[in-house]
Amino acid sequence: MNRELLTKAVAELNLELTEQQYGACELLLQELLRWNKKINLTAITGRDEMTIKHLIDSLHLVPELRPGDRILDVGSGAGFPALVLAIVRPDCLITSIDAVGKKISFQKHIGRLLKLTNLEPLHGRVELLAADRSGGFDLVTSRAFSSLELFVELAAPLVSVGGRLVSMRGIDAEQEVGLLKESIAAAGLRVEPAVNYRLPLKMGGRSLVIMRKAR
Ligand SMILES: C[S@@+](CC[C@H](N)C(=O)[O-])C[C@H]1O[C@@H](n2cnc3c(N)ncnc32)[C@H](O)[C@@H]1O
Repeated sequence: MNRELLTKAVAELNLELTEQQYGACELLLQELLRWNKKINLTAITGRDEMTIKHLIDSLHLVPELRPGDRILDVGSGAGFPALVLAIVRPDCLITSIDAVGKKISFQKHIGRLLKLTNLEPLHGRVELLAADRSGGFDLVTSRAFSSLELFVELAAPLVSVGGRLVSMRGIDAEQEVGLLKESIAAAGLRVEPAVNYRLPLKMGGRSLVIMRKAR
């Protein structure tokens, strides 16, 4: 982990991390690399790139979280953003779901190792959650999961009225949102101003597409 890059990003986001939380982030990346030698979890393995694309990118979601929020990360993969959120926001309950068992095994391993009692990793398809967790989350997020259209379709039933969907996307997301205005409204969602940001070391622009469930 590149501590200097992480510390700078934390300050820019007006966040505060304890030494224990920095240590947990470091251990997370070390374990990801260790597991990655046996099972393919991520294509991103460089020190700076992992720090930026896994940790710093995930941290951009933190300002959107409210105390006590129940969060769902859909298609969480090796645990981004879910694991980072669970480390830095012990006051929130973080559920993550992924269809691939080995990815969830990794998340469970990290949960045990770092004693993340606020983390609930689930193995399965998100479509199955609608039956018993409908309206059960204050914020549903995803990164690199699917088209915005599919995310809206699958995630809207899972968020509570007044809660938000936050899709972590590339910088060109505005166009996608424009094309989907009608389906977004039909799902009972209202689009809120997006949060646009640039990752360090020219690693690209990103956008948080935010939609609030009005009914
Ligand atoms: C490209 S990965 C992104 C992982 C992680 N969010 C990240 O940004 O590093 C997409 C993940 O979505 C999962 N996935 C795809 N369709 C799914 C579904 N219907 N339910 C649950 N997980 C799904 C895949 O198994 C995969 O791990």
